Amino acid sequence: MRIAIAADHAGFALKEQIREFVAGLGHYVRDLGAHDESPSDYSDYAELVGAQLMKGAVSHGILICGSGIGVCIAVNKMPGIRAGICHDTYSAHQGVEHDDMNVLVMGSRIVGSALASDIVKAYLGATFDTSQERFARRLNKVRAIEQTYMPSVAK
Ligand SMILES: O=C(CO)[C@H](O)[C@H](O)[C@H](O)COP(=O)(O)O
Repeated sequence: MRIAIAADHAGFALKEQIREFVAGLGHYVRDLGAHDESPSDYSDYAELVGAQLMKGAVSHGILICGSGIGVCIAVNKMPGIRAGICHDTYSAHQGVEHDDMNVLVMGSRIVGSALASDIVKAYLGATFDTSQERFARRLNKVRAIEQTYMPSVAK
């Protein structure tokens, strides 16, 4: 799979570790920064990952900041992005299976590195469950909200 990953300064160290973990699973990983721990703004990195998804360059995104909240808020402003903060493995796979989550968000100040790797593995191993009509129906309603409130940009 093709995966974009990014973090602000607070998430930098965990991002480095997760990038290596994901590459070790055999995936292509596009690292969009940050490249060190100098202070930066989470919104810049959220936008970079969202843009990669929007243009179809990657199928999955991973974003990390201190709590996960900043990057999650920012990237969910972009059309077609469905990001969720996951600090447990159940949310990581269920968010894909039920909600077609396409960006996994974690807070480096919340999860340790071993749990973060397990969360990423659960996320990447999950697929949207197309056999359940209710999941498609709900996703279509989410898309309709986007069309209503972001009509000029939503696909
Ligand atoms: O965690 C966050 C908000 O929920 C942010 O995205 C940042 O990572 C955090 O605010 C950084 O904090 P700092 O005090 O500037 O290091």
